[in-house]
Amino acid sequence: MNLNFTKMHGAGNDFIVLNAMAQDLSGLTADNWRALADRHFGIGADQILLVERPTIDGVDFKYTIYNQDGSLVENCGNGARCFVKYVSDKALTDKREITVQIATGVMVLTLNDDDTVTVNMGAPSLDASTLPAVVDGCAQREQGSDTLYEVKLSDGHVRWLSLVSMGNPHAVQIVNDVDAAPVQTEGAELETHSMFPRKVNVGFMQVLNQQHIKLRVFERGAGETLACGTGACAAVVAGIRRGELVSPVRVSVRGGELNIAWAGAGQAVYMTGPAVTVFDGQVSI
Ligand SMILES: N[C@@H](CCC[C@H](N)C(=O)O)C(=O)O
Repeated sequence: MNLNFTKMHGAGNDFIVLNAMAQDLSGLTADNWRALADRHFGIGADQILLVERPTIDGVDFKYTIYNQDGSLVENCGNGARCFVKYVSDKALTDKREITVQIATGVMVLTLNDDDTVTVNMGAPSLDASTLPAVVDGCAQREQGSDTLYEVKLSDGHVRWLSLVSMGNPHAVQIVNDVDAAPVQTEGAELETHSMFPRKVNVGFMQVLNQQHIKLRVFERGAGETLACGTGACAAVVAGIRRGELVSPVRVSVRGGELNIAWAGAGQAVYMTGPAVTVFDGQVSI
């Protein structure tokens, strides 16, 4: 079977985008997603994005996301920016603002005149149970309006985590020097920690000033990526709640820059950043 695909990236977080409205992808399985995403034997990508017909009236498209390891996920912020560029470039719509059905609701995406994309990511959930996270018996402390949860690592060190759901789960900690942070080892340990029954995306944020952070994220199902859009939103939400940040916040990630704005509890998070097409191709699976 031949598949038409487009390789894209958002600040270095890279994607294989497949139009499921123009080709039949219904028989594909987690093994196929893993094979396509494989960086040695496949096309290579952090996530695979499907452009589908919506099942909700009045919504423009449906967006389904798979991680590199084949797992189905609820949300992907950098992917959302690439999604709107894809449907616009492929003339699947002439709207500059589109609505997209995702696993947790409907997202509004806007293609800006300067070719960046702004995504209304919806309001974060700050209730640990929604991630889900098992926090019974776990030490807690308050910082600003945030609750930090203590987690013990296998080497005996302790970390204090902010827990934020952007539809997908994030555990965020503040570090002094993000370039020196043990993102690979600690990220992998926390991703699969028993506190997180459905695993977690692990963010390491260095506060440069109240409106600028550096961020690295060890993503659930993909390892460390050059950028994580939902991770950037979660980090900024956590930083504002802790009293360390003021909206809007510039987020420097290894693959570029994102801008995140959040007006506080109950409000939607807005993410603005780039979306880039790398090439179109056909692959046989
Ligand atoms: N790269 C993403 C997040 C993709 C999903 C994540 N790995 C998860 O498992 O929740 C982004 O830009 O938000």
